[in-house]
Amino acid sequence: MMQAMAFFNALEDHINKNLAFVAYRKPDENVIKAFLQKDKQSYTTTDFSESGFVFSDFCGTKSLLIPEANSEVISTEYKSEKPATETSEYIPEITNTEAQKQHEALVAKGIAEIKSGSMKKVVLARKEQNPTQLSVLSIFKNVLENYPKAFCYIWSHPESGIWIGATPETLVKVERNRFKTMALAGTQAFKGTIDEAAWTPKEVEEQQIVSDEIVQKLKDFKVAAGEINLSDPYTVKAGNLLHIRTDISGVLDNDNLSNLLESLHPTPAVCGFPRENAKEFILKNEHSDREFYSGFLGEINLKQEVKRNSNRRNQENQAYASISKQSQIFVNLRCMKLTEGKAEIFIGGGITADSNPAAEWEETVNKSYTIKSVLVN
Ligand SMILES: C=C(O[C@@H]1C=C(C(=O)O)C=C[C@H]1O)C(=O)O
Repeated sequence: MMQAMAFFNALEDHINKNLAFVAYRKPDENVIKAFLQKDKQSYTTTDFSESGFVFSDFCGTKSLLIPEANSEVISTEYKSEKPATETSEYIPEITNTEAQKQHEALVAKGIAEIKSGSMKKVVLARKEQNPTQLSVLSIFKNVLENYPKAFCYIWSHPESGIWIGATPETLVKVERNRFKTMALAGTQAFKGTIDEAAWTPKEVEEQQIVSDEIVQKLKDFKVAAGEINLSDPYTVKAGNLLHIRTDISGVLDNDNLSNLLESLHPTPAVCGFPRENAKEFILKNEHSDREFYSGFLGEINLKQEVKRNSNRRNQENQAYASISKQSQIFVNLRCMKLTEGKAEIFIGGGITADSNPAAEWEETVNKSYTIKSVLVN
């Protein structure tokens, strides 16, 4: 473990040398870890068999990789520098800009397509440009500060540019032969209560589509060996937003990570249902290229020491510690791409037959707040 100052200096040095790196902190953890690539080569993966950190686009055409074997791996303990700034206040921004008209027209087109019967749900996104005076590392520090429960990251690579995000959504976690995933959908602004939050039938249906389809895809691809376990849907908080979540887990039939990712990505939480029709609609009608937004990112095939018993009094149990491979991959949401003085924020929301274009616009505005707050101070 390094001192925080040395850790951030090492990231700065990599930015200046235009060398690829990723730094991240997992949900509810206090260690920030980084893979600093040592050479200028651009690595990609097609079969997800390497060990390292992967960064994949929405389309599934590019999976950049920072291989563990070609990196220096460093970590530091995160210590908060200021009191938590997460606010529960939300002030809706009802404006009538071109962006709003454009997004509402896109949503209306999506609703019409759904009503014509070719799909049940489609997730439609937009991009927003925001100026920022902060350095990328200051923005990353703000993200770490504001989102202790999210997967917070900064990814810098000559082929993708710099991306920063704080995502609430796990695509999949694999440990030995067990996997865990989640169905996350439905959005409302947090107004002080989590447990008593009420959901409309539209939001419940939207999330149910995600949950059903994840289970179906796991079965279609025959990646689950037996029964797939589902929790009851429950409300979770992410920044100033609430979502509905179902936890899904099971045992894998084999250790083919590529197959598992193909079965899951893109889920109807970021694409729609049926997948192919929704994807086609998105690629044809959205006004900007999603690039790596709503793609996925995370550790693949990292060796992990598994302790059978963490009871310190039971020292002899340490002898049973064993090594296993672990992958932990997140959906790239609540993220931005950074270029000189400018942050491009990507935000989307799920559309069903019952959606209302104005309410969908407002939902993207709510989501933009969760990430925009890190661009100042
Ligand atoms: C697409 C996004 O979020 C996804 C869509 C949600 C929704 O439609 O309500 C909720 C959570 C995420 O699964 C985004 O944040 O851009």
